[in-house]
Amino acid sequence: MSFINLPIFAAMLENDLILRAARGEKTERTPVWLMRQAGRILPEYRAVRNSLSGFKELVETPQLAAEVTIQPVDILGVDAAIIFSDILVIPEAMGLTYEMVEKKGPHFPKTVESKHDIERLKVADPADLGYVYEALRITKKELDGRVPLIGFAGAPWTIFSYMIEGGGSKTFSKARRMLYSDPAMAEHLLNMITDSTIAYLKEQVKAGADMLQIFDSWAGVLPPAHYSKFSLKYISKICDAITEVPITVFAKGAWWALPEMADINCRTVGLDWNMDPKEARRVLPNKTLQGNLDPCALYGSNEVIKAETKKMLASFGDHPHIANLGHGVYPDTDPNKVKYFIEMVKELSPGT
Ligand SMILES: Cc1c2[nH]c(c1CCC(=O)O)Cc1[nH]c(c(CCC(=O)O)c1C)Cc1[nH]c(c(CCC(=O)O)c1C)Cc1[nH]c(c(C)c1CCC(=O)O)C2
Repeated sequence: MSFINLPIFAAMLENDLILRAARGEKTERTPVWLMRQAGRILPEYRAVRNSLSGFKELVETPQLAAEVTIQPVDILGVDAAIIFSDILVIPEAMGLTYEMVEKKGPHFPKTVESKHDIERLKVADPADLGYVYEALRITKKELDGRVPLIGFAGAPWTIFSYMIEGGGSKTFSKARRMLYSDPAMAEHLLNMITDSTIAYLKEQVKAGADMLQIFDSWAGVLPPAHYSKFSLKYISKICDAITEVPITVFAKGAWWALPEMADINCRTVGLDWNMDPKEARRVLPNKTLQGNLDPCALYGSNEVIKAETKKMLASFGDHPHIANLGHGVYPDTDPNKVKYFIEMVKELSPGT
């Protein structure tokens, strides 16, 4: 037997900067990746995507999902890969099928309006999401230890919002209304999503995810008290259940919740560009921070990108930091600007 097959060697990574930063350890430079780096901006992604019937076919074809997961590592030089999938595979595995409408986004033909609708749903059987684990296994093998692999899921509140609204919304008033009109029903559904997500994330870790991120994209629509009660509580349950790998919690728009995040069992807290890194460092002394360049900075010239990246890095000081944008990279961003941002983080970060 060759020694290379021993698990300890298989687990070794050439570049583990992001994992060390997530653990709060000192790193020789700040690691960098971008939310939504897989898909969205690369012509190489469009080429794979256009050879198929649509987005869902790509998500459900592990070999191709692995290919587009690795593209940003090869092309952009990021310090981590994030598995190509979507947060909406969880509602689908619970019984609500989604469609991805070209240029419009996700649409659920059936939504949750009543107790009766919830009774027809189930806690997702992790076995129904085998295509995601297969994509993780292939990616892990093909990455061959170059960089860590990030798994992910939506936060229960964000998934709940899609299941009630049936798609994106300006106000999320249907989802928010249920928190007042039938909080017990809302809690029941949030618990089902939470249980589904815990089992799903545990399987992602078994399949090779080195770290996990929870995306609470619609955190910012809730009043603070509701955010604690109907979102953070469930995120906290997920973080308590998963002890195997470091977790990042990204709650877009919920700046008021940063102090409360100190008590959650996650290692890293993601900041959007409205959040002040100095304030976050003060209230979260024991967490690694991720973020938070305004994605629009990448529409600027290289000089602007360099100056903004420098300012952003300085605002995190010597606090453990994973550089990123404050939300996903916008679809019409020039990949060369993304590359330049990544180069600038590598060049300018002093290390912590
Ligand atoms: C809210 C949300 C969704 N999906 C996701 C979130 C949370 C992150 C965030 O707030 O941006 C998460 C997500 N979606 C996708 C990934 C892959 C990995 C990555 O690159 O980060 C991740 C991590 C692929 C995708 N998911 C989607 C695409 C584009 C679809 C296509 O190629 O046709 C990709 C690459 C589609 C999608 N999926 C969703 C929407 C609103 C859309 C429409 C348009 C868009 O946001 O790009 C739901």
